[in-house]
Amino acid sequence: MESSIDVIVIGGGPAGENAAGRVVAQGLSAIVVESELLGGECSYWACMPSKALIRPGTARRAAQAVAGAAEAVTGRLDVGAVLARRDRFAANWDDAGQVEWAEGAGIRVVRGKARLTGERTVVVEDEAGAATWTARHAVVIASGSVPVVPPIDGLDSTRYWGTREATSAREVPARLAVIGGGVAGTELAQAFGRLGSHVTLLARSTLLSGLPEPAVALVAEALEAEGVDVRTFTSPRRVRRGGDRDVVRIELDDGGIIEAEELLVSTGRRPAVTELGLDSVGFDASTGLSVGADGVVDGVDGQWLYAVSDAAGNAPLTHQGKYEARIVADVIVARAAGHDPEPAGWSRFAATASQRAVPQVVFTDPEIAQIGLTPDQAAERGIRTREVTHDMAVAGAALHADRYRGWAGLVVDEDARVIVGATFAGPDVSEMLHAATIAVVGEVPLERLWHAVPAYPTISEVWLRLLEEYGL
Ligand SMILES: Cc1cc2nc3c(=O)[nH]c(=O)nc-3n(C[C@H](O)[C@H](O)[C@H](O)COP(=O)(O)OP(=O)(O)OC[C@H]3O[C@@H](n4cnc5c(N)ncnc54)[C@H](O)[C@@H]3O)c2cc1C
Ligand SMILES: NC(=O)c1ccc[n+]([C@@H]2O[C@H](COP(=O)([O-])OP(=O)(O)OC[C@H]3O[C@@H](n4cnc5c(N)ncnc54)[C@H](O)[C@@H]3O)[C@@H](O)[C@H]2O)c1
Repeated sequence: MESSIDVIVIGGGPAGENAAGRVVAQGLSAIVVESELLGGECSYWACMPSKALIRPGTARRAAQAVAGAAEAVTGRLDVGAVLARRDRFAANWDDAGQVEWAEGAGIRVVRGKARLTGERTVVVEDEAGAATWTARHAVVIASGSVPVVPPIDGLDSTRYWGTREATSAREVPARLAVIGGGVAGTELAQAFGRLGSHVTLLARSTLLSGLPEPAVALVAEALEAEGVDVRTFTSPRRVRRGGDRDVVRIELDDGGIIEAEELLVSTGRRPAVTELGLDSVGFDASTGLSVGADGVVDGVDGQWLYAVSDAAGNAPLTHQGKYEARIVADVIVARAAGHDPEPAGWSRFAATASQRAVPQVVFTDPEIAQIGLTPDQAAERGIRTREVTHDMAVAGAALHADRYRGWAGLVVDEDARVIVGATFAGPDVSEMLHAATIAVVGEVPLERLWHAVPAYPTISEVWLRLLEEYGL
């Protein structure tokens, strides 16, 4: 069977769905090819179920941090109820609702595994056979990412959890060992600890490396205070599972040994591009893709091949992938109408924010919310910065939770006198992030920011303290 369509989107995760939805809303036709569940990793095995596992523990702690409310919240988490709520947020791993949305939006959903076989040509294979599709205007790669498995002796012959198994777990193991102190490992270590596991978290360097040290320290202290055994600068040397109790035994490079009923390996992800037939269009997929600001894959003539989100090697975050998808969709629609839009910075045809204004929340408790450049990243780009920091010692924080502990930092471009980065750490700071995102994206001059008055008494009053600290 052979068919043609305006746009072929490979991968029906959040990025692929958004790319297809936006080109269709502007009059083009599109298929989304999905080999597993429409909605992608985020909906069923990543963002949604992981946050659903975390949230009950955070809500309980929030109540326990306020005298008067604390007395009313004395029990443990109800594991069955937490897992049942998680199941609902993962739509019980059934994508019927997503398919209904897509079809209602005019997107055609094609089940199967997609592979490029030449310019604008994609073959989709499923159990029933193969179909060839030709794209009149564009092919968008939105195939997401896959876990990186570290070369640890014995791991390949050991049964273990990846983030998929952890986020869809049906039981809480008595002991859980976690390899990888990145965002996924740290969030899930705390979630399972609060659900009752005795957790050991192994990080080969610091926890949450790349984020400001005072912010990370607050998270590490909280984990340790609630019983998570955090071991930084520690790597596993050998892993074995066995014995009567089917226990995992992890030998560490410092000579230590850890035993656990379950092992979670969360050591990063890489773009899922090696099985896309990229060689058919002259690409060596092993080196990964790079894209321009308009999402066009570098090195491909004719502006027909685009890539977004995790697959493009950009910041592996759902909101950023969806943003890139919106940009790419508008570029495709403009080109289909015969225009050649200039991907000028901050225009609707350039994913400028992906280069310098990526917001991210680490949903531990306390949370870390970060946007934009760190001082080191700014220095690499030749930006002269000054960092101002402040503890979250404001009335709003003290009212929010007894003994509230938090930290905030701004990275100021000294020449432009605008904020290029910001970090907030503390309980419930994630909702403070968008104010900083607007300040960074809007390049709001400090002198104008001085007039953005934070309401009293909110945690946002730390903005005022930071600007005073800067000298305003
Ligand atoms: C544990 C965990 C928690 C996370 N939490 C957050 C969070 O809180 N917030 C956040 O912003 N990000 C989070 N992320 C990251 C987020 O999940 C990804 O950035 C996001 O899913 C990327 O979306 P995507 O559409 O690019 O890819 P995906 O969601 O991976 O979707 C890609 C889809 O493409 C399909 N596909 C791949 N190849 C083919 C092919 N050849 N043919 C057909 N279909 C194909 C796959 O089956 C998949 O459905 C988390 C990640 C993990 C692992
Ligand atoms: N809240 C969120 O937005 C959220 C939550 C989870 C995941 N994510 C995204 O998903 C992606 C994947 O998450 P992740 O935590 O797996 O990746 P990550 O890149 O954040 O962390 C991976 C960690 O594993 C460590 N590691 C790598 N190889 C190792 C080895 N051989 N031995 C020991 N440690 C090793 C790294 O040093 C790093 O600390 C992230 O990039 C993140 O952007 C986002």
